[in-house]
Amino acid sequence: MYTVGQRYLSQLDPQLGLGIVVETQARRVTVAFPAVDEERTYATANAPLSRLLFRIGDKVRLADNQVYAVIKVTETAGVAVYTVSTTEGHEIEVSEVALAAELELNQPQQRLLTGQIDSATLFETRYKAVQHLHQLDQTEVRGLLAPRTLLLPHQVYLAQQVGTRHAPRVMLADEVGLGKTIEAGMIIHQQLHTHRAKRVLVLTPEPLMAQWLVELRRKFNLRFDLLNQERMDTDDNPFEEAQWVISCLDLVAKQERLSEQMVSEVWDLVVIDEAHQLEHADPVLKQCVNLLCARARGLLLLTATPEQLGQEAHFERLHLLDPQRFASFSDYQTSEAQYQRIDQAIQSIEAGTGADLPFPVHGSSTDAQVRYLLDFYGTGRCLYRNTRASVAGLPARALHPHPLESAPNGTAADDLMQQLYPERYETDDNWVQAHPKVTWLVQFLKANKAEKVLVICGNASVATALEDYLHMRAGIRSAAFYEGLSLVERDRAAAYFQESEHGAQVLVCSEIGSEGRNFQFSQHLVLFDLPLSPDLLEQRIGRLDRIGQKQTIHIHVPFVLKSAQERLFKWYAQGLEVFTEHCAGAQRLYDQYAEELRDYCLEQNNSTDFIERVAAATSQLKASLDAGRNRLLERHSLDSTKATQYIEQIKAWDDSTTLREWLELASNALDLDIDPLDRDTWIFKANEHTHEALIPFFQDDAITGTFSREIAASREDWEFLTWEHPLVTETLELFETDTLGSGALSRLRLPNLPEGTLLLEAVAVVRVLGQSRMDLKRFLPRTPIRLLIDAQGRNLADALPPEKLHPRLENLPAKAAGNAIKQLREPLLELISKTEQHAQTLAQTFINKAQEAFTDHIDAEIERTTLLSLAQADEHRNNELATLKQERDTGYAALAQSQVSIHALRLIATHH
Ligand SMILES: Nc1ncnc2c1ncn2[C@@H]1O[C@H](COP(=O)(O)OP(=O)(O)OP(=O)(O)O)[C@@H](O)[C@H]1O
Repeated sequence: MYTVGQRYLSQLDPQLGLGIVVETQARRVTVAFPAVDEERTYATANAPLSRLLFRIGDKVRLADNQVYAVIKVTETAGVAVYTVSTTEGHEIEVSEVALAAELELNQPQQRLLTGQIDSATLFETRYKAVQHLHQLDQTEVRGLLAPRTLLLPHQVYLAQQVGTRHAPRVMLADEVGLGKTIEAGMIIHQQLHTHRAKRVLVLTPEPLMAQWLVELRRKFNLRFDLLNQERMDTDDNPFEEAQWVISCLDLVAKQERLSEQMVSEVWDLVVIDEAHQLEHADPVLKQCVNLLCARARGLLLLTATPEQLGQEAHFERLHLLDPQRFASFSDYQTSEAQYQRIDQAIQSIEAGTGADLPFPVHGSSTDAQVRYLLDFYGTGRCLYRNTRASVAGLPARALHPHPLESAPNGTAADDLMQQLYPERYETDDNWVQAHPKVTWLVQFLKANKAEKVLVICGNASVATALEDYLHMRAGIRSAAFYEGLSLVERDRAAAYFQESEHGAQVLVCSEIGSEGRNFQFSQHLVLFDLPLSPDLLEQRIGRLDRIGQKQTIHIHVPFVLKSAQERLFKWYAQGLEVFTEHCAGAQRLYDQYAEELRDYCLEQNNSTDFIERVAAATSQLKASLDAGRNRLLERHSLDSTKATQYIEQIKAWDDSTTLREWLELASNALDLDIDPLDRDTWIFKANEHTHEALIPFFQDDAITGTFSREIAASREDWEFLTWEHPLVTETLELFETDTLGSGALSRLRLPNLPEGTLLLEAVAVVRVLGQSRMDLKRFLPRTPIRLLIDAQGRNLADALPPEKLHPRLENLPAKAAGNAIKQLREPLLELISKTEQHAQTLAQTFINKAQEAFTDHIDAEIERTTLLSLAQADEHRNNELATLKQERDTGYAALAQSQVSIHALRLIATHH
């Protein structure tokens, strides 16, 4: 019986919105659809209309857009009256006439009841999607699947440890060339992927901005915004809207307005590359960095040479990370002095001879005790430093000294800089003409035409004069790379050098070429001069000696015989032995011997055994570092067992065929065309039916993607298809946000049940809401609960699992389905309410378990911090404790508020 004022939906055309009966005649009914301003008249006998009735607990939206919860349903002359409660807590009565016409029916219950039926396949795809999300939510390696990187243990371990933290504040100090940029990228990717971070600011030296942009794009599929000089000049506030930004501190610091704008934004994660350079910054810039670091939630400081500018400078960087913990330099030094004792303690615990420890050790197992000690160690969780020694697969280094004869020059005998770098003091470029090093270099290049050679000299004017000569006079294909060039010119020079066939044979760099750049396609490094700082020397060698270098690298050092240059070479080659092997403590030795070294180079002391003494000190320092600090840092920086486990997990995700299966299913459901190139590489294309949410991925027509990590590494123009690729996550999440497949109706031949028996198959999902930064999904992943409820309220899900049930189900034509639903309304309502009760009960078990796991986890953290605060009587630990306890409450409460909702419903009617 249709009555004027009742609300109906068109089963065939839900886009019409919510209709209202405006006229009834003997056999006809007229319905107005205000949302589209249309009226339609139907024959009452078979009108494809479904009545929309709400139930207690449903939310209704009125024409004035207010949304209320229904607390009572009554009826006046065939028209429903809803009693709703307002936000102020008043109860008001509203007639269904007042409901909004633009009604979105998102709940599967409503969709099914109003006859909006999807196919069986869509229903099953929807179920699959949430099963996959369930697996993905709980993996330990979340955010580490998509990066297009080789799986190197030291990187994977570090990234997993840091990337899963809430607002990590860490110094990444792996030795040169071990992949700090990659590690930072992995951490950024994890933080974004798990919604721990939304806004990220990367600050790099200007010359490295473009390289970061490209690495983040190619390896991590992250499109950062490059705030270069031009953007800074043209945008009123370039920082305001941008979510993911690469910028440069020196550029920002040039204008007060910019530093203020940058600092006043809220950043979830700030990354500062080549952080040791902060030491040279002027006070204004330092002030800006201090403010920025204090306000940023997470902070990553990257430096290969943390102590290049001394211990105190290193301490200052640590202070930026954690001002409370690293409050005083003298305390820091005291704790540094403990390393050897702690290392010994760890060794004796591991050897099972745990007696005579110099301090109390907590923890119930060997592992726990070792972890406690590693924590105890001053820089514990906020410093990671992997050494070349602990990373497999790096190239060997070969040293080639090139002693040269030279006429004595008349430079001031007591000026070390003039002795070492006479070219820098020349007033014009004529020195190149008859310079022994230049002559040697030209010969060397001509004799090794097939080799790419990187030449580094400490100074831009020397570099340009030298390159000019090579290029113009000696006819050698060359490029220069120095601070006077614009960024584009620098990139062009680097690209010209990299080009294999017609590229430059030689790239001549000033010192700026020695940091951060990737030149591992070359195997020859010429050190035209030697810097005084060992760390700077290591940075130079690191251009070639880095991950990805497959062959021995050759380090060429030309120097003038019997000069300060030769003596400096000896200091490096025989004293510190840094050319062929990295020496971790070299910078400290330099700090210690700087005076004597100067005198030695200038032949101003009579010490004949200087180099021998330095060599002895070097081996002693190496031994003591090995025994103390470095070994602790190394152990903390890499746990090989865990690294292997993480890598195994990532590989398992890489290798599983489920991604291919999912993509086939999803493409089917969302109308995407797949054209497999081969087993590992597929081409995706959109067509006119493709789901609109996927269209933005197809701006460039088709997408070619490979499932193979190996192929992806060499084909950066192809997408790397993983469970975390945006196209894949979009297909999964679409089933979370869209109603696709949420309601279905099927028939099942089951002769031993009375004809017309009804079963309701349901997928309910438990979800934790809010607190996304805490990433509570680790404890409560989106959890699908499958139910199969019969009229008696029994759950037959286990008796009839999907693999048994689904193949036997038959689809119903849409029209028949609509009619059937109308007739089955009452029993369906019954089934739905029983299903909801079951889902509630089952969900509670998952929620309880999640709360337990969460409390276990955070209690362990609290215990650990308590022990440390007792041991260290450390004020700062108390703050950390308070925060943890607060997190415990917030997290627990958020988990308690988790909700279960019906995600998909299928009504199944049996027949004989
Ligand atoms: N896991 C990886 N897979 C593929 N390439 C990698 C990986 N790790 C590092 N690389 C490559 O190795 C080189 C060194 O990495 P990166 O630039 O991150 O090192 P770094 O430690 O920052 O060096 P530096 O100390 O010179 O700044 C780069 O070319 C990088 O692309």
